Formats: sequence, C-alpha cells, structure tokens
Amino acid sequence: MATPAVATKLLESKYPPVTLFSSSPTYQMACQQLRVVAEAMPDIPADIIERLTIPKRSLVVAVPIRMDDGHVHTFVGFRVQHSLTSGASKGGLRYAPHVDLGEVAALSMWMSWKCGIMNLPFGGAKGGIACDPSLLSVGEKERLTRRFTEEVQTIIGPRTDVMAPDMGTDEQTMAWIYDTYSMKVGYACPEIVTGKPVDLGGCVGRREATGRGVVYCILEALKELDLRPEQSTAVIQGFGNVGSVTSEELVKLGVKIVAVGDRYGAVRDLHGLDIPALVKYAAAHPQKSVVNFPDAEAIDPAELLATPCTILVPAALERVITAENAGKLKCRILAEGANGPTTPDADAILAKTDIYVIPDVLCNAGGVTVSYFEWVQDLQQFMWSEQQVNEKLHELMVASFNKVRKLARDRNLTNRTAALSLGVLKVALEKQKRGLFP
Ligand SMILES: NC(=O)C1=CN([C@@H]2O[C@H](COP(=O)(O)OP(=O)(O)OC[C@H]3O[C@@H](n4cnc5c(N)ncnc54)[C@H](O)[C@@H]3O)[C@@H](O)[C@H]2O)C=CC1
Ligand SMILES: O=C(O)CCC(=O)C(=O)O
Repeated sequence: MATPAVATKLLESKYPPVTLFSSSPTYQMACQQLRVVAEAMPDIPADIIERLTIPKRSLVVAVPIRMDDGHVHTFVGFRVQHSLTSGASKGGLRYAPHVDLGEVAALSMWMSWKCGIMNLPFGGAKGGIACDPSLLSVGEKERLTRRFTEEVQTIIGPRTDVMAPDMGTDEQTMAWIYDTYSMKVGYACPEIVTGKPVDLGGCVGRREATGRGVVYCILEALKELDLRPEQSTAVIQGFGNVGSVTSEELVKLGVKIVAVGDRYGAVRDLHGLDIPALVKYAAAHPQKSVVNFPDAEAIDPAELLATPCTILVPAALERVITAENAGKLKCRILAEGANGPTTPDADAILAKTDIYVIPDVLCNAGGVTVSYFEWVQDLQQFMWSEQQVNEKLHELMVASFNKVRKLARDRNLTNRTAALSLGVLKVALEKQKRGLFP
C-alpha cells in the first residue's frame, strides 16, 4: 500500500501523464485532480491510481463527408472509453472546434467519477468531433453524425458504450445515431443512445435534467448557507442546454438572473433578465446567441464571471476559472454546470475564500442520471412519467450531495476533493475486487 507521498511521486516522476494525451491541458488537469485524490485517500493503492490515468480504450477516426458545395472534407472524431469496470461506458458526444484526444480523455475520466458518485452501473466515456457546428448545415451535420457512428460502430453498443448529447449536439444528433446503428444491427435499438427525442423512446425530462440537477444542488447549498432563493441573484456563462434550463429553473424559484453570456457576447440587467423572453430570443437567433437581446445592457464577456452575484454558474467550456481570475469572483456559490470549468490552480485560490463550490462531477450529474433512467426504460420497454423521473432525480442528487458534504466535513476536504474521492474510490474498489484492473 503506497503512502500518499509515494503515490504522488509515482504519478509525477516514474509514471508521467501518458504522452498520447498529455499535450492537452484538460487531460493534465484531470491527472492533477487524481493526484490530489491520491493524497487525500492514501488507502487507494498507487498502482490503481496509475491505472486510472489511462483510459481503457481510445479510438480516433477519420470522418470524411461530402459538404454541400460538393467537396469532401475529412473531420477527425474521437471516442474514449475510460472505464467499463462498472458496466457499459457512458458519456456525451461533443461537436466543438477545440476537441482533441486529450480533452475527450479528460472528459471520459470525469464521467467515470460522476457515475461513481451517483452510484450508476456505468463507466465513463466521451466522444467528440473537431468541427464548428454553427458553420455546418443540417444536412452536413447529419452526414457527419451518421459517418462517425459507422466509424465507431465496432466499439459502441447498448451493453458496451452508450452516447448522449453534450456541447454542440442535441436530441436530433442522437436520433441519427440511433437510426444509423439500428439499420446496421437490423432492429430498432433505442438503448444505443440516451437524450433521444421522447417520440423515439427518449425519456421525459432528460433535456432539462442537467439544469434541474444543478438547481437541486444549488438549493441544498442555499439551505446550508441560510440563504433564500428569492433574495439571491445569479450569473450564467453559456446559454445552451445546461445554461438556459438552469436559468429557467432558478427564475421559477425567485432567483434574479442578472447576467448571461455565451460564445458571442454577454448581456446584463441588474433588475433581472426576462429569462423566458431570452430563451425565445436565443432560439430564434442564427447562432442561438443572447447577443443584442433588447432591454439589456451589452457587457464584455470577460467581465461576466466577476459580476457580483449570489450564484455563479459556468455552463460552457472547461478551464474558464483560472489562477488569473479566481481571485476576482464575487459570488457566494460556484455551481459548476460545465465540465472542468475550474483549474486546480484556481481551486487552491478558491479554497482560501468563503466561496461554496459545488463541483462539476456532482453538480452536473443530473444529465447522466436521467440518461440512466432512459436506458433502463428502453431496456425494459416500460416508460416512466415526468413526475417519477423528476422525483427520482431529486432523491439521487440530494443523496449524493449529502454524501459529498459528509465526506468533506469528516475529512476536512474541499467539496471537489470529496466528490472526486467518492467517484474514484468506487471505481478503484471495483477494479481491485475484480483483480486484474479491468
Ligand atoms: N448537455 C448535458 O446534458 C450536459 C452538459 N454538460 C456540460 O455543460 C457544458 C455546456 O453543455 P451544453 O449546454 O450541453 O452545450 P450547448 O452546446 O447546448 O451550449 C453551449 C453554450 O456555451 C456557449 N459557449 C461556447 N463557447 C463559449 C465561450 N468561449 N465562452 C462563453 N460561452 C461559450 C455557447 O454559445 C452555448 O451557449 C459543457 O461543459 C458540457 O460538457 C455536463 C453534463 C451534461
Ligand atoms: O447523459 C449522459 O450519458 C452523459 C452526459 C454528459 O456527457 C456529461 O455528464 O458530461
């Protein structure tokens, strides 16, 4: 059994991050977090920690498609399955310009910890295609998705790897994957993806699940801090699936959303933005953006995160809260809707403030939790009501929130280290018990 110091040393010197992934700062960040867990949880053997830095399986594929202008463009796609120890691997598919193998590997690791914290019978996976979906026509996106599905066909399956939406993808993307996969196997196989349209065996409430889960966590934090939603304000970065649903749900509870930003700009109204109107406005905008929303002040997106508020919700990209801006945050609660928004250097700064951090692997776990409900329903061909979905989601989110808080209090850990430790412990224990670190 390695002592924490030894475990850290093994990871840092003898076993540096695997070269294949390590050019990615996001992968380095995920490994750095694992080092912190190794320090906090000295009972996890160093050889298992080392195993956990290396995803079980990674596939890089060329995705050539005919573009609308007639030429063939070849995109690059990735699917990384971090762990299949606890069951099928599970995780979203991301379309974004910056996607690379290391980023997808990091996101797949976080999926493993997330599924562990929520006690779901899944391992972690993530996929991506390096592309700018805002520049693709619907036809191009369909051809891209179908070709990618064919290229990764050999490693996906309802019992091996189940995709879902993530940044830049949606219910329609999942419908194309479902159809392409079903045509290959020769029967309708809805359990191959989650986050499908409800008409095709999708789960009611999956589209809203991540935002709802974020809000359930925020409510627990407000309770602990003796704050009331109707006296609280919020700032949201990212107004896609997670950011917009989180905003809508917060407004229903009386929270005032004072600023929202996205890839194209940011808007502010200190009296509270009209969120239902903003949702409609963004849906009709060519880039689905909030920019130029009438009756709101345009602000520099760089100012967004430092806007004073009770609750700050990053719901866009990873590594947006860094050593440079962490000291400038003026929120009481940081609720991480996005995956990996806060770097370890920023964490060290936040740990010295009174900001209450709800870490990503807990805060945004509502999405994969309702994906689990969808997968179970498809396997059983028995559908639940939205009330059942939401009640079960609430029950599981609150139970995991309390587990994380208890560990944080008992061991004097930050919420992030406690959450990551719970997730890592679950996967580590299963690998250890099975014996060969599968
Ligand atoms: N969709 C889901 O169920 C889940 C998503 N997440 C995470 O939540 C985050 C957002 O995902 P979705 O809402 O699904 O994506 P989305 O594609 O629906 O929306 C992304 C939003 O981020 C904005 N954005 C992109 N680049 C930006 C930049 N440089 N600065 C500011 N804003 C920027 C976009 O304009 C858009 O408003 C990602 O980190 C994703 O991995 C986590 C758990 C589940
Ligand atoms: O719903 C899922 O399976 C995965 C959602 C996801 O990609 C995430 O939690 O980051």
